[in-house]
Amino acid sequence: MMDQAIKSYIEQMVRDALGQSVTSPSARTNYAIANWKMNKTFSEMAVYLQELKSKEGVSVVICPPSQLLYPAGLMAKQQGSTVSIGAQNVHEADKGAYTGEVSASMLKDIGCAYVIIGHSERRQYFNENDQQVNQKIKQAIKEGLTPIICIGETIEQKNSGQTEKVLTTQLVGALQDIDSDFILAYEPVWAIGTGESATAEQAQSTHAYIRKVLTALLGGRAEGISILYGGSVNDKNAAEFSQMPDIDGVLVGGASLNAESFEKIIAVFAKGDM
Ligand SMILES: O=C(CO)COP(=O)(O)O
Repeated sequence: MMDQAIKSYIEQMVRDALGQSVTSPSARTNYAIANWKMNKTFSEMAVYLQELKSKEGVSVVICPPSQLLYPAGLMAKQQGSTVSIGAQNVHEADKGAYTGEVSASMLKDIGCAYVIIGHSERRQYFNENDQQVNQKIKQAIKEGLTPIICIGETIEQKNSGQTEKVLTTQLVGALQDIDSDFILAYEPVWAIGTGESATAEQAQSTHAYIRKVLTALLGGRAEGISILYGGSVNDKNAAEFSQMPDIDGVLVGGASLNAESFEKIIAVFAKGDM
């Protein structure tokens, strides 16, 4: 538990930061990240990677299930693709007796560059808490992986006006003693897999709030952090999100499983193509 005095101090910093305008979208990297979750076989992955064309001006990351991490990386390399590979989870320990788990150094060893940490499905089904998320981020950074840190509120939290409080708590918990770069993904739990995405305006206003919290926590470094939106993004609504100054890309579940759909989403976030 966070000390109450520290919490009040941070809350004051957030309030102070709310007065500042801090956005500078052109300086940040745009990302289109595919979270395949527990989907796709080896042959499905091979067909997909053959079909998928990446674009200049946007960093594309595919996060397949763990058995496909190595072959997907190999295949992308053989094809001369600029697509990077990311894992969907990592364990917080260096190594040891943790049956079924994978460490950050193992992910690095097989060519992963990114790792999703703190996805709401991990928090919900595997009881991951902010402290574990923080430890996983530290492990990832130690091994040179870029963490894709997920935060988001549930429908109950949203309806009871808790969104900002929940996001602030998740950010403060996740970012304790983190001084390396990361990617942040705002994924409202109520929008994941429901077909009901946040509107682009809703997402923009939450992203602007998140950036102000990041500014309070990290100072000017917050300017360079890419904040992605996730939750029922598809090839129809992606363009609206891309117009928003604080939305620097998307983390896509369902619509990323089809190479053609994901390619359309990638194109939307390619800087210079908009
Ligand atoms: O959880 C998500 C990405 O991490 C979003 O999933 P959907 O795009 O299927 O809503």
